[in-house]
Amino acid sequence: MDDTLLKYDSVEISFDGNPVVHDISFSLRPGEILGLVGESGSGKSTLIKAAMGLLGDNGLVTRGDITFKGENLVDMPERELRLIRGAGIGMIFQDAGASLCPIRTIGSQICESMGAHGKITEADAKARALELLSKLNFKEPEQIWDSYPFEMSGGMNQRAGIAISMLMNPPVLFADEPTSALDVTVQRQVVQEMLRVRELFGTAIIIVTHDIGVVSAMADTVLVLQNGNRMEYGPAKSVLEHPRNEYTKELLSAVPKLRRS
Ligand SMILES: Nc1ncnc2c1ncn2[C@@H]1O[C@H](COP(=O)(O)OP(=O)(O)OP(=O)(O)O)[C@@H](O)[C@H]1O
Repeated sequence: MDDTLLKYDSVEISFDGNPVVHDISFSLRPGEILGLVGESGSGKSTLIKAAMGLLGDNGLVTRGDITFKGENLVDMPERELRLIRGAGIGMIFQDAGASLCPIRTIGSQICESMGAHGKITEADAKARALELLSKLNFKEPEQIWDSYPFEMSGGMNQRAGIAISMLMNPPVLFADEPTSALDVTVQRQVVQEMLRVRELFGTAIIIVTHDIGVVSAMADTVLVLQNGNRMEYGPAKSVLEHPRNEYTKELLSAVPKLRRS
């Protein structure tokens, strides 16, 4: 049986009529972690935004299909996409601190985001959130619940952001540069947390990153983009250890390799 969750089939994406992503195909199975790598401007964010209908007014999928559980996301009405964002495909960004509201506690933001997807009492939301936070190895979930984002470190905000995006238990998580703003030790914690999410919930993850170390620590498959073109796509081990083209070799040599822990 085909268990593909998310599939890009010959996708072209254009801004103001100019294609910037060309003929990209890949697929994602439950629990798979795909590393999306490439230099700045290669189209990584554009590729994932396209699935969420977040390309903005001037951006459009001009060829191909993007399907989630067999449903085509291209041209899906906004009200249907809204149901998929969050509950079907969760998202975390580079700077979770910036996407959290600075003057409201984590708890109240959790209540709001859970309320947006269905009726749930504050007590139920809190119980679910605290359970999730402890599963994700937060030492003091109650304290996180009561904290304002500015009271927590960047790493803690990022970890809380990942937890919040998992409250709806989406089968797919998009992580756009989730470790880029963090220092190395905290990066490791965030990587560990994403691996734990996969282990606990079988979540499939697309991680967009410049950091080959993060890719080698996490990814099962790797897609290398250059100028919106697919340069390489395959199992992480073969792409990282036996890159087939010069671009990938250069990309790999630019960053020291981390071992899988
Ligand atoms: N809203 C937009 N309007 C016009 N062009 C855009 C828009 N967003 C992205 N682009 C263009 O699309 C191309 C891909 O950009 P994108 O942000 O997806 O790259 P990226 O690989 O994610 O880069 P980075 O690593 O810097 O985030 C770039 O040429 C960029 O200038």
